[in-house]
Amino acid sequence: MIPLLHDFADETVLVVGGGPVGARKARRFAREARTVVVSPAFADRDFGDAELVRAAPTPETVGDWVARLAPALVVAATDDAAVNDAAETAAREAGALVNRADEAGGRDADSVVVPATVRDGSVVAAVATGGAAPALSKELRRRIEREIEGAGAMADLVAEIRAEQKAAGMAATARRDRVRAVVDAPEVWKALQDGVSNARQEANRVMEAIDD
Ligand SMILES: C[C@@]1(CC(=O)O)C2=NC(=C\c3[nH]c(c(CCC(=O)O)c3CC(=O)O)Cc3[nH]c(c(CC(=O)O)c3CCC(=O)O)/C=C3\N/C(=C\2)[C@@H](CCC(=O)O)[C@]3(C)CC(=O)O)/[C@H]1CCC(=O)O
Ligand SMILES: NC(=O)c1ccc[n+]([C@@H]2O[C@H](COP(=O)([O-])OP(=O)(O)OC[C@H]3O[C@@H](n4cnc5c(N)ncnc54)[C@H](O)[C@@H]3O)[C@@H](O)[C@H]2O)c1
Repeated sequence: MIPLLHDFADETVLVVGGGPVGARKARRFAREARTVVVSPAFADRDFGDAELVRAAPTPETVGDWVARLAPALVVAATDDAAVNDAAETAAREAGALVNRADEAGGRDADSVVVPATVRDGSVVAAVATGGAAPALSKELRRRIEREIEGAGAMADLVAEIRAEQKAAGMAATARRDRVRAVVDAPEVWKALQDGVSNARQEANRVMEAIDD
């Protein structure tokens, strides 16, 4: 499987099943998409900004929810394999993506796996194990969380530098050398992590050193 990034803004995600797994996926997708969770029970779990609809679709009726909501993605997260099967089939027929919480990774076209994800600003890192060991994905995500601190601020800084250099008409190879030196420089990372406003000055020093 090859990881890709998918923009769910202005899309709908349908989560069928409101247990701990449905809640986790709903919280995740509701940050970006209109997310609807259909389930007979929700306990007092946190579903983020998702809309909760109390219903228990059967294998015969789950397709009606897919038709009504026209989701870009259907998450099958009930503990009833027949309902999950029917949700998967309906999603496929409607041309939507499908995520099965009860299978060790999708093999069919349109199947997607939800990786463990770390974010810092516009930077995102995702870990998956081909469905082999989700607990390992979680552990590695925790380790990467510590590594990635400050990466969002670094991305913002580099974006600013790239825009200026492009506007100034600097050649692509010269821009590449400067940007690589900046992201590699411990003093720039340190300035960003300390929240000090002189990160740009540190970056300028690093870039000037290339010309020497
Ligand atoms: C990464 C993460 C994202 C998320 O879900 O948000 C995620 N699972 C997480 C945690 C986790 N899941 C499970 C445990 C208990 C330990 C264990 O069983 O290993 C733990 C750990 C815990 O809970 O501590 C059990 C489990 N998971 C799946 C099955 C079914 C099966 O294997 O057949 C079963 C057995 C159910 C049973 O036996 O009844 C299936 C999938 N789980 C996936 C993703 C996809 C593959 C990702 C990959 O390739 O690694 C995939 C294929 C489908 C999908 O869900 O997309 C999230 C960590 C979030 C984070 O904290 O960062
Ligand atoms: N992907 C993962 O990380 C992961 C982790 C643990 C378990 N699982 C698998 O995912 C499934 C869901 O996990 P869980 O821990 O949330 O299970 P759970 O049994 O706690 O929750 C299932 C939810 O589905 C709802 N439900 C039952 N019938 C329904 C129907 N007809 N329509 C809509 N909702 C219905 C229930 O009310 C409940 O809220 C499990 O069957 C398990 O195989 C996946």
